[in-house]
Amino acid sequence: MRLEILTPEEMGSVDRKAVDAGPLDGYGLMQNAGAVVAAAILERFAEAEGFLVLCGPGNNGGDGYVVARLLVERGVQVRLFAETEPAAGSDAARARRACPVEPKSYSEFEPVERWLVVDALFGAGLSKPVEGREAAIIERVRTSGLPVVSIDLPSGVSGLTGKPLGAAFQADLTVTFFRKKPGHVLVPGRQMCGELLVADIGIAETTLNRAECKTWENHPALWRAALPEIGISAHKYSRGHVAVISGGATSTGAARLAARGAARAGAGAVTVLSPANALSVNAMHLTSIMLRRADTVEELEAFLSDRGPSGAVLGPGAGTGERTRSFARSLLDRAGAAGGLVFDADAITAFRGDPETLFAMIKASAAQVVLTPHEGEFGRLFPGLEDAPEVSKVERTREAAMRSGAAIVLKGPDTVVAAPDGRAAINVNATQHLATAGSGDVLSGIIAGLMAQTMPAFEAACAGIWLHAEAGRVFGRGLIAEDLPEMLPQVLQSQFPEHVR
Ligand SMILES: NC(=O)C1=CN([C@@H]2O[C@H](COP(=O)(O)OP(=O)(O)OC[C@H]3O[C@@H](n4cnc5c(N)ncnc54)[C@H](O)[C@@H]3O)[C@@H](O)[C@H]2O)[C@@H](O)CC1
Ligand SMILES: [K+]
Repeated sequence: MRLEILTPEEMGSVDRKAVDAGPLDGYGLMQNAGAVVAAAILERFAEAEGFLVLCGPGNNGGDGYVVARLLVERGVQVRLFAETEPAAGSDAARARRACPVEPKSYSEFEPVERWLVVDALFGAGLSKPVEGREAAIIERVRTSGLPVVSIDLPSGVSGLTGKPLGAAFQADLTVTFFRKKPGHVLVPGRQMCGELLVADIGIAETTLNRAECKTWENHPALWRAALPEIGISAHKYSRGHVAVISGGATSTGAARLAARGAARAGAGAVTVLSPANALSVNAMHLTSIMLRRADTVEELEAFLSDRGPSGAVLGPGAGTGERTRSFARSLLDRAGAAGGLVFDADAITAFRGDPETLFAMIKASAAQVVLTPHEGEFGRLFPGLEDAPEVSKVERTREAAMRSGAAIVLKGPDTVVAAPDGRAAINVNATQHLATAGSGDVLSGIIAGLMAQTMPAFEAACAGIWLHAEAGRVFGRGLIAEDLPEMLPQVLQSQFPEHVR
């Protein structure tokens, strides 16, 4: 599977390498790009009665001239609109000369019913906000309701961030080349692409140095090999033991959701560590999951020494006070080399005043740590990395992972996972039904459950996000957090048929 995601800059260097290696030059690649776009248009929009092609000044416009020529050669009606001539000597200028349709100016653009708009204004070279005459034409297309096919990216959408830079097209189909760019998978860019087609234009696979790729679309192919397998001689503790720290009597549900997530993700044993005042509440709701009292660090450490869990979840419903901070210190200090820790929710907020202390402890710890913030929690822990119009969620998450020493799961419709070594994955199978109370608690349990079975942090986080989203997607409407762990067996069994060693 082609899961690598390339920034526009990385794609530019692949293009250059492809041209250097031959046999195709830039103009040859442009011919192929135009050809795959024209073919996709004719296949999907066979009923369109004509085509309005909008060409910008760069190579994206060049692709547009090729498409216009190929459509004319098919005998269909084409009108072409361009404002600026491509730079002399460029591939786009050559494509413009070869195109038999004389361009009209943008001001002459008129929507025509049952026609289709081909958007070749800007692609990878978008460098400033789309304003003025280009913004006006985008607005005219929007109000016309005509279908739009965008070449490479919907013009106005940043290929790097997925955010609109000024006005931007909402496409019905986007055809990009060789690999996806972050702007195709991060929101809102993902939705603005409509259907996305990644087309081959004759760039050899060897042009891409796979070892240098650090960003992927999150998919089982990325981590399937690291998924825990259950040996025939397995016993419950050899399958991993996860400890989940519960909050007080009125906030115990979150820990139980995490515990259930860990158990369904395959941990052989799960123990909820509960304050004394919440023991009876927890006891009433737990069956296969064990329960033990832990009000103090001493009680936690006694448990860690006695039972040596291989994973732990701290945060859901835990409170943001000293108990949570001291438990975090203790877990980081005492977890064995194979230990996997997930700090979520309150365990993140508890360190808002002093994130550097947390990061220093994480870096000094033998444990593998995953932090699972949503945007609000992320902002508390990583000042200066908050969301901003020009920055990419991938780069923010990557920077946070390097700063903290933990794998970071920055949650949202386009959850990004990043590791301190720079690897990052963007998740794309989430559903809106996951936006429900307790959903994040289950996620932290799933990730801890996988880590407790010795799955490495980055892979466990990627797998956890994907499985959690898939469970939500398969369940669909009406989902509540309790349903997520119960959907995992179906997702695991259908996606990963069991193989027993
Ligand atoms: N060999 C290659 O590099 C290939 C490139 N291809 C196409 O080339 C595109 C990239 O071409 P370019 O690098 O020329 O970039 P673009 O054509 O995307 O845009 C660059 C041009 O637009 C102008 N511009 C940028 N933002 C603007 C704004 N907001 N308002 C007004 N003008 C703006 C720039 O000054 C420049 O003239 C890709 O998206 C793809 O469609 C394909 O033909 C395949 C091969
Ligand atoms: K475009």
